[in-house]
Amino acid sequence: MRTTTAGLTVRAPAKINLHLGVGAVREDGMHPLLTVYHAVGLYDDLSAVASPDWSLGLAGEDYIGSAGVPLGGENIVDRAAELLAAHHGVAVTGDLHITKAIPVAGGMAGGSADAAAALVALDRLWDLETSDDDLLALAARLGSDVPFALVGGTALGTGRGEIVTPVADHGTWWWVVVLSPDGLSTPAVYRHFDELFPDAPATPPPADELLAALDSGDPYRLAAAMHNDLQAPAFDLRPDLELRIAQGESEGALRGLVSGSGPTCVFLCESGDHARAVAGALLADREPPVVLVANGPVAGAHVVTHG
Ligand SMILES: C[C@@](CO)(OP(=O)(O)O)[C@H](O)COP(=O)(O)OP(=O)(O)OC[C@H]1O[C@@H](n2ccc(N)nc2=O)[C@H](O)[C@@H]1O
Ligand SMILES: Nc1ncnc2c1ncn2[C@@H]1O[C@H](COP(=O)(O)OP(=O)(O)O)[C@@H](O)[C@H]1O
Repeated sequence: MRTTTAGLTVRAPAKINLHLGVGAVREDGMHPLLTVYHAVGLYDDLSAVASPDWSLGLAGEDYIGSAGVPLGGENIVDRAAELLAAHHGVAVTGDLHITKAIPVAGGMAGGSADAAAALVALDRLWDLETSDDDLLALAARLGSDVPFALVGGTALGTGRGEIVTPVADHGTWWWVVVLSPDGLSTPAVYRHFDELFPDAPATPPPADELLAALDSGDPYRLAAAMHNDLQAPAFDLRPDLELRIAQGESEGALRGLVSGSGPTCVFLCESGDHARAVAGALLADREPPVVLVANGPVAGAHVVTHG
Protein backbone atom coordinates (compact mmCIF):
# COMPACT_ATOMS: atom_id res chain seq x y z
CA MET A 1 0.00 0.00 0.00
CA ARG A 2 1.35 3.47 -0.90
CA THR A 3 1.26 6.07 1.84
CA THR A 4 0.98 9.81 1.25
CA THR A 5 4.33 11.59 1.57
CA ALA A 6 4.47 14.52 4.02
CA GLY A 7 7.86 15.65 2.76
CA LEU A 8 11.11 14.56 1.16
CA THR A 9 14.50 15.78 -0.04
CA VAL A 10 15.87 15.05 -3.51
CA ARG A 11 19.55 15.48 -4.37
CA ALA A 12 20.64 16.23 -7.95
CA PRO A 13 24.20 16.47 -9.32
CA ALA A 14 26.17 18.97 -11.38
CA LYS A 15 27.38 17.86 -14.81
CA ILE A 16 30.44 18.44 -16.88
CA ASN A 17 30.80 17.67 -20.61
CA LEU A 18 33.74 15.33 -21.28
CA HIS A 19 33.05 15.87 -24.97
CA LEU A 20 30.95 18.67 -26.44
CA GLY A 21 30.63 18.58 -30.23
CA VAL A 22 28.43 21.35 -31.63
CA GLY A 23 26.90 21.46 -35.13
CA ALA A 24 25.46 24.31 -37.23
CA VAL A 25 22.56 26.19 -35.64
CA ARG A 26 19.13 24.71 -36.51
CA GLU A 27 16.10 26.64 -37.74
CA ASP A 28 14.67 26.62 -34.20
CA GLY A 29 17.79 28.43 -32.94
CA MET A 30 19.17 25.38 -31.12
CA HIS A 31 22.40 23.56 -31.98
CA PRO A 32 22.69 19.84 -32.74
CA LEU A 33 25.01 18.27 -30.19
CA LEU A 34 27.04 15.16 -29.71
CA THR A 35 28.06 15.39 -26.09
CA VAL A 36 29.24 13.07 -23.34
CA TYR A 37 27.74 14.17 -20.03
CA HIS A 38 29.33 13.18 -16.74
CA ALA A 39 27.64 13.71 -13.35
CA VAL A 40 30.04 14.81 -10.58
CA GLY A 41 29.67 14.90 -6.80
CA LEU A 42 28.60 18.49 -6.38
CA TYR A 43 24.90 18.68 -5.56
CA ASP A 44 21.84 20.85 -5.08
CA ASP A 45 19.28 19.52 -2.56
CA LEU A 46 15.60 20.27 -3.01
CA SER A 47 13.21 19.66 -0.13
CA ALA A 48 9.44 19.57 -0.60
CA VAL A 49 6.83 19.58 2.17
CA ALA A 50 3.07 19.15 1.69
CA SER A 51 1.11 22.41 1.92
CA PRO A 52 -2.17 23.76 0.51
CA ASP A 53 -0.22 26.70 -1.00
CA TRP A 54 2.93 27.07 -3.13
CA SER A 55 6.22 28.59 -2.02
CA LEU A 56 9.84 28.33 -3.15
CA GLY A 57 12.87 29.44 -1.14
CA LEU A 58 16.59 29.17 -1.70
CA ALA A 59 19.83 29.25 0.28
CA GLY A 60 23.40 29.05 -0.94
CA GLU A 61 26.83 30.56 -0.44
CA ASP A 62 27.49 33.93 -2.09
CA TYR A 63 30.53 32.55 -3.90
CA ILE A 64 28.39 30.28 -6.12
CA GLY A 65 26.32 33.29 -7.25
CA SER A 66 23.11 32.24 -5.52
CA ALA A 67 21.97 35.88 -5.28
CA GLY A 68 21.47 35.76 -9.06
CA VAL A 69 18.86 32.99 -8.97
CA PRO A 70 15.37 34.30 -9.73
CA LEU A 71 12.52 33.55 -7.30
CA GLY A 72 8.89 34.77 -7.31
CA GLY A 73 7.66 32.51 -10.13
CA GLU A 74 10.65 32.88 -12.48
CA ASN A 75 12.64 29.88 -11.27
CA ILE A 76 12.98 26.77 -13.43
CA VAL A 77 11.52 24.86 -10.44
CA ASP A 78 8.27 26.84 -10.81
CA ARG A 79 8.16 25.82 -14.47
CA ALA A 80 8.85 22.17 -13.59
CA ALA A 81 5.98 22.20 -11.07
CA GLU A 82 3.57 23.81 -13.54
CA LEU A 83 4.47 21.34 -16.29
CA LEU A 84 4.12 18.25 -14.08
CA ALA A 85 0.84 19.54 -12.59
CA ALA A 86 -0.61 20.30 -16.06
CA HIS A 87 0.43 16.83 -17.30
CA HIS A 88 -1.67 15.22 -14.55
CA GLY A 89 -4.38 17.89 -14.13
CA VAL A 90 -3.50 18.58 -10.48
CA ALA A 91 -2.90 21.81 -8.55
CA VAL A 92 0.59 23.24 -7.90
CA THR A 93 1.09 22.97 -4.11
CA GLY A 94 3.95 22.51 -1.64
CA ASP A 95 6.60 24.38 0.31
CA LEU A 96 9.87 23.88 -1.59
CA HIS A 97 13.39 24.88 -0.66
CA ILE A 98 16.61 24.63 -2.69
CA THR A 99 19.95 24.30 -0.90
CA LYS A 100 22.28 25.32 -3.69
CA ALA A 101 25.91 24.27 -4.06
CA ILE A 102 26.22 24.10 -7.87
CA PRO A 103 27.64 27.38 -9.26
CA VAL A 104 25.00 29.56 -10.95
CA ALA A 105 25.45 30.19 -14.70
CA GLY A 106 28.65 28.16 -14.37
CA GLY A 107 28.23 25.61 -17.19
CA MET A 108 27.44 22.86 -14.67
CA ALA A 109 23.66 22.75 -15.25
CA GLY A 110 22.61 23.71 -11.72
CA GLY A 111 19.22 25.00 -12.87
CA SER A 112 18.68 21.75 -14.75
CA ALA A 113 19.59 19.78 -11.62
CA ASP A 114 16.96 21.73 -9.65
CA ALA A 115 14.35 21.12 -12.34
CA ALA A 116 15.07 17.38 -12.33
CA ALA A 117 14.97 17.32 -8.52
CA ALA A 118 11.60 19.10 -8.58
CA LEU A 119 10.11 16.57 -11.02
CA VAL A 120 11.24 13.65 -8.82
CA ALA A 121 10.17 15.31 -5.55
CA LEU A 122 6.76 16.53 -6.72
CA ASP A 123 5.97 13.23 -8.41
CA ARG A 124 6.32 11.64 -4.94
CA LEU A 125 4.75 14.48 -2.97
CA TRP A 126 1.68 14.53 -5.21
CA ASP A 127 1.62 10.69 -5.45
CA LEU A 128 1.52 10.71 -9.26
CA GLU A 129 3.63 7.65 -10.24
CA THR A 130 4.70 9.30 -13.51
CA SER A 131 6.44 6.83 -15.84
CA ASP A 132 10.17 7.26 -16.49
CA ASP A 133 9.46 7.99 -20.16
CA ASP A 134 6.99 10.74 -19.28
CA LEU A 135 9.39 12.25 -16.72
CA LEU A 136 12.15 12.32 -19.36
CA ALA A 137 9.79 13.94 -21.91
CA LEU A 138 8.74 16.61 -19.39
CA ALA A 139 12.41 17.16 -18.50
CA ALA A 140 13.29 17.73 -22.17
CA ARG A 141 10.62 20.45 -22.39
CA LEU A 142 12.23 22.25 -19.45
CA GLY A 143 15.73 22.39 -20.95
CA SER A 144 18.23 20.46 -23.06
CA ASP A 145 20.31 19.40 -20.02
CA VAL A 146 17.42 18.40 -17.74
CA PRO A 147 16.96 14.76 -18.91
CA PHE A 148 20.62 14.05 -18.11
CA ALA A 149 20.15 15.40 -14.57
CA LEU A 150 17.51 12.69 -14.08
CA VAL A 151 19.70 9.91 -15.51
CA GLY A 152 23.15 10.87 -14.12
CA GLY A 153 26.26 8.67 -14.47
CA THR A 154 28.04 9.11 -17.78
CA ALA A 155 25.87 9.34 -20.90
CA LEU A 156 25.84 10.31 -24.55
CA GLY A 157 23.63 13.30 -25.37
CA THR A 158 22.32 13.85 -28.90
CA GLY A 159 19.58 15.93 -30.54
CA ARG A 160 19.95 19.30 -28.78
CA GLY A 161 21.33 17.34 -25.81
CA GLU A 162 17.98 16.05 -24.58
CA ILE A 163 18.29 12.47 -25.95
CA VAL A 164 20.36 10.67 -23.33
CA THR A 165 21.88 7.18 -23.54
CA PRO A 166 24.11 5.77 -20.75
CA VAL A 167 27.62 4.66 -21.87
CA ALA A 168 30.16 2.20 -20.45
CA ASP A 169 32.42 3.95 -17.93
CA HIS A 170 34.99 1.92 -15.97
CA GLY A 171 36.67 4.79 -14.18
CA THR A 172 36.27 6.71 -10.96
CA TRP A 173 37.45 10.06 -12.29
CA TRP A 174 38.79 12.79 -10.02
CA TRP A 175 38.25 16.45 -10.82
CA VAL A 176 39.44 19.77 -9.53
CA VAL A 177 36.63 22.27 -10.13
CA VAL A 178 37.58 25.94 -10.33
CA LEU A 179 34.71 28.40 -9.96
CA SER A 180 34.54 31.85 -11.44
CA PRO A 181 32.89 34.76 -9.62
CA ASP A 182 31.10 35.93 -12.78
CA GLY A 183 28.69 33.72 -14.76
CA LEU A 184 28.72 33.30 -18.54
CA SER A 185 25.50 33.32 -20.61
CA THR A 186 24.93 30.02 -22.48
CA PRO A 187 23.11 31.68 -25.46
CA ALA A 188 25.94 34.25 -25.78
CA VAL A 189 28.56 31.48 -25.99
CA TYR A 190 26.53 29.59 -28.61
CA ARG A 191 26.08 32.83 -30.62
CA HIS A 192 29.82 33.43 -30.58
CA PHE A 193 30.38 29.79 -31.67
CA ASP A 194 28.24 30.61 -34.77
CA GLU A 195 30.43 33.64 -35.51
CA LEU A 196 33.67 31.68 -35.13
CA PHE A 197 32.54 28.54 -36.97
CA PRO A 198 30.13 29.48 -39.80
CA ASP A 199 30.96 26.17 -41.55
CA ALA A 200 30.15 23.87 -38.61
CA PRO A 201 28.76 20.50 -39.81
CA ALA A 202 25.02 19.77 -39.67
CA THR A 203 25.76 16.77 -37.46
CA PRO A 204 28.74 16.80 -35.07
CA PRO A 205 31.08 13.82 -35.55
CA PRO A 206 31.21 10.83 -33.15
CA ALA A 207 33.44 10.75 -30.07
CA ASP A 208 34.72 7.19 -30.46
CA GLU A 209 38.13 7.68 -28.82
CA LEU A 210 36.58 9.38 -25.78
CA LEU A 211 34.07 6.54 -25.37
CA ALA A 212 36.92 3.99 -25.65
CA ALA A 213 38.90 5.94 -23.03
CA LEU A 214 35.94 5.83 -20.61
CA ASP A 215 35.59 2.11 -21.19
CA SER A 216 39.32 1.60 -20.52
CA GLY A 217 39.31 3.39 -17.14
CA ASP A 218 42.69 5.01 -18.02
CA PRO A 219 42.82 8.68 -16.90
CA TYR A 220 45.72 9.51 -19.26
CA ARG A 221 43.72 8.25 -22.22
CA LEU A 222 40.65 10.18 -21.06
CA ALA A 223 42.72 13.34 -20.58
CA ALA A 224 43.99 13.16 -24.16
CA ALA A 225 40.50 12.58 -25.61
CA MET A 226 38.50 15.32 -23.83
CA HIS A 227 37.16 18.06 -26.13
CA ASN A 228 34.82 21.06 -25.99
CA ASP A 229 33.73 23.00 -29.11
CA LEU A 230 32.45 25.83 -26.87
CA GLN A 231 35.88 26.36 -25.32
CA ALA A 232 37.19 28.63 -28.13
CA PRO A 233 34.18 31.00 -27.97
CA ALA A 234 34.31 30.94 -24.14
CA PHE A 235 38.04 31.89 -24.25
CA ASP A 236 37.24 34.78 -26.63
CA LEU A 237 34.54 36.12 -24.32
CA ARG A 238 36.59 35.46 -21.18
CA PRO A 239 40.37 35.47 -21.88
CA ASP A 240 41.02 34.80 -18.17
CA LEU A 241 39.74 31.25 -18.66
CA GLU A 242 42.59 30.34 -21.02
CA LEU A 243 45.07 31.46 -18.36
CA ARG A 244 43.19 29.46 -15.73
CA ILE A 245 43.40 26.27 -17.78
CA ALA A 246 47.15 26.83 -18.28
CA GLN A 247 47.56 27.46 -14.55
CA GLY A 248 45.87 24.17 -13.55
CA GLU A 249 47.84 22.18 -16.09
CA SER A 250 51.11 23.75 -14.93
CA GLU A 251 50.21 22.68 -11.37
CA GLY A 252 50.16 19.08 -12.62
CA ALA A 253 46.55 18.34 -13.68
CA LEU A 254 46.41 15.80 -16.54
CA ARG A 255 44.17 18.12 -18.54
CA GLY A 256 41.97 21.17 -18.06
CA LEU A 257 38.74 21.95 -19.90
CA VAL A 258 36.02 24.59 -19.73
CA SER A 259 32.84 22.98 -18.39
CA GLY A 260 30.06 23.25 -21.02
CA SER A 261 29.60 26.92 -21.90
CA GLY A 262 31.76 27.95 -18.92
CA PRO A 263 33.09 29.76 -17.01
CA THR A 264 33.77 26.91 -14.53
CA CYS A 265 36.99 25.06 -15.43
CA VAL A 266 37.53 21.38 -14.60
CA PHE A 267 40.83 19.55 -14.32
CA LEU A 268 41.19 15.78 -14.62
CA CYS A 269 43.61 14.24 -12.11
CA GLU A 270 45.06 10.78 -11.65
CA SER A 271 43.54 10.04 -8.21
CA GLY A 272 41.86 11.66 -5.20
CA ASP A 273 45.24 12.44 -3.63
CA HIS A 274 46.46 13.98 -6.87
CA ALA A 275 43.30 16.12 -7.16
CA ARG A 276 43.70 17.37 -3.58
CA ALA A 277 47.36 18.22 -4.28
CA VAL A 278 46.49 20.19 -7.44
CA ALA A 279 43.61 21.96 -5.62
CA GLY A 280 45.96 22.85 -2.76
CA ALA A 281 48.54 24.28 -5.16
CA LEU A 282 45.88 26.39 -6.90
CA LEU A 283 44.58 27.64 -3.55
CA ALA A 284 48.12 28.56 -2.46
CA ASP A 285 48.28 30.83 -5.52
CA ARG A 286 45.29 32.71 -3.94
CA GLU A 287 43.82 33.16 -7.42
CA PRO A 288 41.32 31.66 -8.29
CA PRO A 289 39.40 32.03 -5.02
CA VAL A 290 37.17 28.94 -5.04
CA VAL A 291 38.58 25.50 -5.80
CA LEU A 292 36.70 22.24 -5.13
CA VAL A 293 37.43 18.53 -5.56
CA ALA A 294 34.73 16.16 -6.86
CA ASN A 295 34.59 12.72 -8.39
CA GLY A 296 32.33 11.05 -10.90
CA PRO A 297 30.31 9.37 -12.14
CA VAL A 298 27.52 9.81 -9.56
CA ALA A 299 23.78 9.11 -9.61
CA GLY A 300 21.15 11.36 -11.15
CA ALA A 301 18.36 13.02 -9.12
CA HIS A 302 17.44 10.73 -6.21
CA VAL A 303 15.54 10.82 -2.93
CA VAL A 304 17.81 11.18 0.12
CA THR A 305 15.27 11.65 2.93
CA HIS A 306 11.66 10.70 3.10
CA GLY A 307 9.10 11.92 5.65
C1 LIG B 1 25.99 24.33 -23.07
C2 LIG B 1 25.35 23.18 -22.32
C3 LIG B 1 26.16 21.90 -22.58
O1 LIG B 1 25.65 20.81 -21.86
O2 LIG B 1 25.28 23.33 -20.91
P1 LIG B 1 25.64 24.57 -19.93
O3 LIG B 1 27.06 24.95 -20.18
O4 LIG B 1 24.69 25.69 -20.22
O5 LIG B 1 25.45 24.03 -18.52
C4 LIG B 1 23.90 22.95 -22.83
O6 LIG B 1 23.85 22.76 -24.23
C5 LIG B 1 22.92 24.02 -22.42
O7 LIG B 1 21.73 23.38 -22.08
P2 LIG B 1 20.56 24.15 -21.29
O8 LIG B 1 21.14 25.15 -20.36
O9 LIG B 1 19.63 23.12 -20.73
O10 LIG B 1 19.93 24.93 -22.48
P3 LIG B 1 18.40 25.27 -22.83
O11 LIG B 1 17.74 25.82 -21.60
O12 LIG B 1 17.77 24.13 -23.55
O13 LIG B 1 18.64 26.45 -23.88
C6 LIG B 1 19.15 27.71 -23.47
C7 LIG B 1 19.74 28.39 -24.70
O14 LIG B 1 21.01 27.77 -25.02
C8 LIG B 1 21.18 27.68 -26.43
N1 LIG B 1 21.25 26.26 -26.83
C9 LIG B 1 21.05 25.27 -25.89
C10 LIG B 1 21.18 23.94 -26.26
C11 LIG B 1 21.52 23.63 -27.60
N2 LIG B 1 21.65 22.37 -28.00
N3 LIG B 1 21.70 24.64 -28.50
C12 LIG B 1 21.60 25.93 -28.13
O15 LIG B 1 21.78 26.83 -28.95
C13 LIG B 1 19.96 28.40 -27.06
O16 LIG B 1 20.34 29.75 -27.22
C14 LIG B 1 18.91 28.27 -25.96
O17 LIG B 1 17.94 29.29 -26.02
N1 LIG C 1 17.02 26.93 -9.84
C1 LIG C 1 17.88 27.68 -10.57
N2 LIG C 1 19.20 27.61 -10.34
C2 LIG C 1 20.07 28.34 -11.09
N3 LIG C 1 19.71 29.20 -12.04
C3 LIG C 1 18.42 29.31 -12.33
C4 LIG C 1 17.46 28.57 -11.60
N4 LIG C 1 16.26 28.86 -12.11
C5 LIG C 1 16.46 29.75 -13.10
N5 LIG C 1 17.75 30.05 -13.23
C6 LIG C 1 18.37 30.96 -14.26
O1 LIG C 1 19.09 30.16 -15.21
C7 LIG C 1 20.37 30.72 -15.52
C8 LIG C 1 21.38 29.61 -15.87
O2 LIG C 1 21.41 28.70 -14.82
P1 LIG C 1 22.43 27.50 -14.54
O3 LIG C 1 21.71 26.24 -14.80
O4 LIG C 1 22.97 27.71 -13.16
O5 LIG C 1 23.65 27.73 -15.54
P2 LIG C 1 24.27 26.93 -16.76
O6 LIG C 1 23.22 26.94 -17.86
O7 LIG C 1 25.49 27.72 -17.11
O8 LIG C 1 24.61 25.56 -16.31
C9 LIG C 1 20.74 31.51 -14.26
O9 LIG C 1 21.56 32.59 -14.57
C10 LIG C 1 19.39 31.95 -13.69
O10 LIG C 1 19.03 33.22 -14.18
